[in-house]
Amino acid sequence: MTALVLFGGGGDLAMRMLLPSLYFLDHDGLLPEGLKIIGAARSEETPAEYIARVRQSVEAKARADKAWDETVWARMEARLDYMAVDATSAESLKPLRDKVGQGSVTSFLAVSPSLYARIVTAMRAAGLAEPEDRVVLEKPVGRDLESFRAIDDAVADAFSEAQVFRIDHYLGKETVQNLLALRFGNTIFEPLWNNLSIDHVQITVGETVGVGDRWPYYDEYGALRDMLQNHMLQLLCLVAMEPPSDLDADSVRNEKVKVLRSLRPITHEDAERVTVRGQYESGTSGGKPVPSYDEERGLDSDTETFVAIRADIDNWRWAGVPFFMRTGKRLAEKRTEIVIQFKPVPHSIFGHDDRGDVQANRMVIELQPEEDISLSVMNKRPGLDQRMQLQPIQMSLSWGVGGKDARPPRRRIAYERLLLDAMAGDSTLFVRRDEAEKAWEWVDQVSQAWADAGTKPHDYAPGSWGPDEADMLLARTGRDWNTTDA
Ligand SMILES: NC(=O)C1=CN([C@@H]2O[C@H](COP(=O)(O)OP(=O)(O)OC[C@H]3O[C@@H](n4cnc5c(N)ncnc54)[C@H](OP(=O)(O)O)[C@@H]3O)[C@@H](O)[C@H]2O)C=CC1
Ligand SMILES: O=C1O[C@H](COP(=O)(O)O)[C@@H](O)[C@H](O)[C@H]1O
Repeated sequence: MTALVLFGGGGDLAMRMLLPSLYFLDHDGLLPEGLKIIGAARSEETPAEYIARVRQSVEAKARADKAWDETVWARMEARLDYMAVDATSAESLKPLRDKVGQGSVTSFLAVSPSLYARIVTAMRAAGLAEPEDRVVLEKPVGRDLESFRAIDDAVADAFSEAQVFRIDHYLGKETVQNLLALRFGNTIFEPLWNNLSIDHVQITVGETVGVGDRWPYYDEYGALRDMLQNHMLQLLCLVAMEPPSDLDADSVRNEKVKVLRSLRPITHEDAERVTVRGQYESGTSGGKPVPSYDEERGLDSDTETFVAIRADIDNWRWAGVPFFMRTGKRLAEKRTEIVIQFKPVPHSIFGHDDRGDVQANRMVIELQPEEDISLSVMNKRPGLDQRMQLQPIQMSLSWGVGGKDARPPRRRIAYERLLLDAMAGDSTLFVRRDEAEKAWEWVDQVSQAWADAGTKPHDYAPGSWGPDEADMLLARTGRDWNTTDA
């Protein structure tokens, strides 16, 4: 490996996530010896100006994590370079190819997806798509199945599937990978991981931020395409998939595709019953007044900033177990969690009043703000009461525990894992073409049903958990969204 080229190397993603991730990898001695990191964008700036901007961004992040080290920075600075290019032009890319020299190149496209097809075509013509080279694509690739295929066909003309790394940064999160360890590194959970023991599953990705300046992108996509098509369906797949025979990229991805193929299509008739769209109004968030989405956008818009969906997986393991997903901006909390709600005991020997109630077990896999896995189990309340009293206790299965005196490891940026894997050519945590196609196919039915119905999203107040209709989605089935940690 000779070089990592960051197309869009001066943009938000590169400055906030990719370059700090590379610093942390360098800090831990994980970057390949001699690796060059080249920022490439149209802006005419000198390498020195670019490197100064990178330092500013990296230093702030590293200091916040108490990981700033001048020696590490000196090493990283020596790797860094910048070249002004128009990545859509082969002519413009040829000098970049010369700068890189001999050896393989991993190109990260941190630019608008609308440029992907033209960029990979230019890369091929400029000699940046040789058999040993790789390309990393940020999500969202396309806006629907058709546009995904158009972009991906251009990618496939330049690169073989093994050279393509489609990022879903949720797969780089530690707790998401820990889900695999929990499910397939233990014998105690797997026998319960099915419709005999599990009542339903909830996946929530709540954000407190609004769309803000990102509306030009967001207004075209909305919560369904921005979050559900990718991050949330990936989480669903990891919860629902069968055990792969090993951890090879294709073994894992084959199992995920089977889940996506088993998702029950959402028909026009079903859409109103099993989906909810919302859009935030003006109000207050974190004690401050905030504008509505339409005010941020500057025009009335029907784009949803919230979506909740009931998904059903039609296979033996999951028949009858609904998977409820919800995500939105300007919600009550920045919180990402997966809730596995087990069934209640078939008969309670403790009576049915408040004191003897047996609550069904619940596993909460929390990704944000903390990373933790906890399980609620019923326990006898200590004491000499004549009639036994029960209480739920929370058992933490957190990976960070490691003994009471252990210092928790620094929480890594999800891109650290993914950059390392892409440079090493390991695509286990990346999305294969057929996975992305199946996810778009399922999501396209929903967006088509919404478009045909011509309905508008329901309003919701900032700081809430979305429109009331999202609560009704569960209430209709006698369930409710999780409000506790376990
Ligand atoms: N920001 C984020 O948190 C996230 C971003 N993403 C995705 O990452 C990608 C980048 O997003 P983001 O960083 O926010 O976008 P920005 O608009 O901040 O950055 C885009 C970059 O692309 C460069 N660029 C534009 N056109 C060209 C071109 N023809 N040749 C070379 N460089 C070009 C721009 O620089 P210049 O004008 O100098 O050319 C700029 O550096 C998008 O696909 C986005 O969807 C995904 C998840 C989160
Ligand atoms: O991909 C995206 O993810 C972020 C949320 O990521 P998280 O790691 O902070 O949960 C979201 O804000 C953004 O809209 C979306 O494009």
